[in-house]
Amino acid sequence: MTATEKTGGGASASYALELKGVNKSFGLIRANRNINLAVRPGTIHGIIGENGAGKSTLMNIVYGMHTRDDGEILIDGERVDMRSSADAISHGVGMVHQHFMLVPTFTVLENVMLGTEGGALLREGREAARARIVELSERYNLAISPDALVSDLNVGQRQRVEIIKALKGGAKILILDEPTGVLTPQEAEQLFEVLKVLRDRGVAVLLITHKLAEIMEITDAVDIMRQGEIVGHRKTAQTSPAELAELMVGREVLLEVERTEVSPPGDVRFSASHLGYTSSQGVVELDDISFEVRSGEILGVAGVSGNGQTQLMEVLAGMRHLTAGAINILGTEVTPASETNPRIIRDVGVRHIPEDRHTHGLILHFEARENMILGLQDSDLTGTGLLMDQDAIEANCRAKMKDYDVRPSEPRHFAKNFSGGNQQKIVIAREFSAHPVVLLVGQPTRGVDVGAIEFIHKQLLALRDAGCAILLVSVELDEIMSLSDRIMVLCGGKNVGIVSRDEADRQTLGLMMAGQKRTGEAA
Ligand SMILES: Nc1ncnc2c1ncn2[C@@H]1O[C@H](COP(=O)(O)OP(=O)(O)OP(=O)(O)O)[C@@H](O)[C@H]1O
Repeated sequence: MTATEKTGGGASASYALELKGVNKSFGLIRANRNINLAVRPGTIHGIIGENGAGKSTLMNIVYGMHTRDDGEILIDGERVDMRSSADAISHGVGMVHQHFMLVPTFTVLENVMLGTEGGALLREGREAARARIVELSERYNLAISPDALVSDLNVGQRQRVEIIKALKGGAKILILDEPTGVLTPQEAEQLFEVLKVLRDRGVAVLLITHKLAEIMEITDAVDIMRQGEIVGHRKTAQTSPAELAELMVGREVLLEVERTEVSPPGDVRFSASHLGYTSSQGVVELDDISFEVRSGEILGVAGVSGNGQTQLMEVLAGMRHLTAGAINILGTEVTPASETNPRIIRDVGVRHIPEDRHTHGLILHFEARENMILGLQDSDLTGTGLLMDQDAIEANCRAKMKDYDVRPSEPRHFAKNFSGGNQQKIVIAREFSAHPVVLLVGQPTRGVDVGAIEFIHKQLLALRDAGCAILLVSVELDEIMSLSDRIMVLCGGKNVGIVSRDEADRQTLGLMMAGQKRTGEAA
């Protein structure tokens, strides 16, 4: 294959990036197999695939963070050898990772200069670096000031600082790994506007995402990965979400699960009455929140992220102490005077899928089988003798990995070495199968592929049908709307109102998320 080919209009168009026969294994796991990929300049190119398909590994190879076992990488038709991210940057490749790498107490300028000690930016001095930031910000409509303190920026703005960092060396290829997972829908739209400007200025943008709607909205072409291989390539205009989902997972996928109407929900399993939480810095983060959740119902919590959802989940889970009002969980009353902790809350039958799986859901340097019993060490999962039964712990993990399709099915693999979606499946498997009476669920499908989303949604509805009382926090409005029986909207730490499933449409919820109360609403 030549690096240059004729376009339909007769003009010559080379590929910004080509991969030929790239392979990568981690021990026995073949993460990338014989990958051939070609990306044109001035296009947005999607990479999709089920969890563990090898997307991040492949992009990390292009960015020099992993070394390929064999195969070729060509940039603008030239063979290059990527041995480090410094190599990649020097060849015009930039990458924005899922987890930002910014120092919050530094300004944008200081963050952008960080890591270039001894490099061109420092020699040019602060003023040259400042001018570069202003130039990039203007050229790509990033609207970022070099003197802003990073801690004052919202998540979308912080991501744009990462984009500036990636572009500062003159990147012609920009890789973004699940960039919208942490963004609000509004911030995601702003990011897409930036990506379109980058495309129009000739940058080749590679976008890893699980959200098929994003692929349809923003990309020009898409490659589909499954089990380490590229199993399809499509021009976006010539495909559909259903076809992409099927190519990814190898079977037809229900993009919205069917939900049965259950008889009226049962007894109240947990409730909050005038609940308030003020942080140690004196910031009121939850204010006068009242609601109840019954057996057999899902109460969805909608809101632009950062409006108290995290604090609410953590107060209910016993991770933070409420400072006003009361909670009643399965008859256990929690007030500001109570000595609560997560152990007490778990012991009454509450299970919790935390929003941040890395910080609160897993111990990354523990093995999968150890993570699969976290919080359940005293249960019969660890055997009945005086000492923990290692065979029982391994068998428990193996069984849950099978039920929840965790890949690879290796109980002794460290949690940190699973792909993001498979890490999430470990947390879900542990908590869902621990017979929850009450379930607190935060962002259950963040970073999870469409097949697994279908599975998780079905499981959530099955638990609800079996009588579990579920509180579901998600930034995905579609997820909230398709699963919840009632929806509570939070804005500025306040309960703006609770609407039934039938009353909930995007417009009503959108207005409520902006703080508009519904008339005559009794929360
Ligand atoms: N450092 C590592 N050591 C061992 N195995 C690894 C390592 N990094 C990735 N893997 C394995 O390689 C495979 C591909 O992982 P990768 O993170 O590339 O998948 P992905 O497609 O990005 O998944 P997700 O959508 O869940 O993020 C997985 O089986 C994963 O467990």
